[in-house]
Amino acid sequence: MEVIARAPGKIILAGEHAVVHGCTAVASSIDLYTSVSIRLRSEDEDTIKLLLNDIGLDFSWSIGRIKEVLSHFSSPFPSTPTPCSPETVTSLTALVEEQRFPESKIGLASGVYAFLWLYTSILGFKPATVVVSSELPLGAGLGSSAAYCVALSAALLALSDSVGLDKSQNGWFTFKAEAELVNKWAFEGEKIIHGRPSGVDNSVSTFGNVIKFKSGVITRIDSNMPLRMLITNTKVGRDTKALVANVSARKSRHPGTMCSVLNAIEAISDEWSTVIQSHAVDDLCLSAAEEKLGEFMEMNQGLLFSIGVSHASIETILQTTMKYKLPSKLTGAGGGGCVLTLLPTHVSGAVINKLEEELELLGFQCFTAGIGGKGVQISFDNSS
Ligand SMILES: Nc1ncnc2c1ncn2[C@@H]1O[C@H](COP(=O)(O)OP(=O)(O)O)[C@@H](O)[C@H]1O
Ligand SMILES: C[C@@](O)(CCOP(=O)(O)O)CC(=O)O
Ligand SMILES: [Mg+2]
Repeated sequence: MEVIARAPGKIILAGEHAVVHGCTAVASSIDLYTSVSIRLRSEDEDTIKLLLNDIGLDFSWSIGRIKEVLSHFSSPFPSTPTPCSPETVTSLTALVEEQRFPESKIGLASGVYAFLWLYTSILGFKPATVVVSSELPLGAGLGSSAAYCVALSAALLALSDSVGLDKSQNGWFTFKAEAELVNKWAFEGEKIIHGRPSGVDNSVSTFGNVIKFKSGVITRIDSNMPLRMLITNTKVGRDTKALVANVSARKSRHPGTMCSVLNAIEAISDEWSTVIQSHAVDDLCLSAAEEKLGEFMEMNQGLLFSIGVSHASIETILQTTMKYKLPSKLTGAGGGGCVLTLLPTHVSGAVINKLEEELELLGFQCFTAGIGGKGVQISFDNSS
């Protein structure tokens, strides 16, 4: 039997970085998914295989070798999400290095450590083949790391027999109360990849919808406001862990100033959630609400610039969308990655096409995505 989990990526509408320091963020799931399939193998096959399709890397560890390295593990502990200690990360580094991890892809190694930690903690040493593939660009601010950890945790927990699943829709099941368990394990994985995650990305990937998030508290935002965003990928690679660490370093150097900026970002997140919740469906009201959101995006972007997470490529996109009077902000950690542009309902398809064409001529990649769908889901393939 094969278990497949799919978890959505996300956009942060307001509050990235500030959320790491205890301020509010508003985020939404998007309908681009990371999928993890796990097929258990017979005990005599004696290996755990990991196929990372998006980065073209395959790994195969003998169970004996994993047991040797993680010798302190006696049995899995699926119902107790536990952090991976720095000593264990060091042991996991050895397991990855001996598979000749290419130097050019070394920045991706933390995802493999997260895999090994989640797998052995939740399932123990059962032989299996695990395949990961994603519709999300990796390392671009759309939460690929969280979707990866959520899908992995969900598939592993579904196999660990410690969860209940709710009825299926088109063959997909959702978690019952154990969605919280999936979320907590995914957070432990995110810690290995991000260093100091806020938890917003794994929460929105687990639970879906539009959420407000502050210090681990998740509030679902029910909104009937139609939200359209153009997502433009700068294609400039960056690493969330390094950007988050840079912001913390700036905060240590200038605590007073940085606290003021982070509080200003929080005020924007709070206003965002008020506007999208209180919106009533008549046209005048909708364009007034869209105008407010546009201004919040411009202010949020200015503040993100001031904490050092913009990038020349992001600024080029902002200048281009400004010519069309369309407000934009970076989303996720910044430093490259993706930019959101609000597409108010009155803007015509012809204008959007022209903007996309201009951005693509500059070498960027534009796309749209459905906003606010379901969180993580599970399906089963009994064909083999
Ligand atoms: N599909 C995937 N396959 C392998 N590793 C992945 C995948 N998705 C995410 N990762 C891991 O997450 C890291 C990117 O996370 P991050 O820098 O937080 O960017 P983002 O979450 O915005 O995409 C990658 O370097 C890799 O370690
Ligand atoms: C910068 C931050 O707020 C969001 C990071 O998102 P992403 O990994 O760039 O998709 C960090 C966090 O909330 O953990
Ligand atoms: Mg991430």
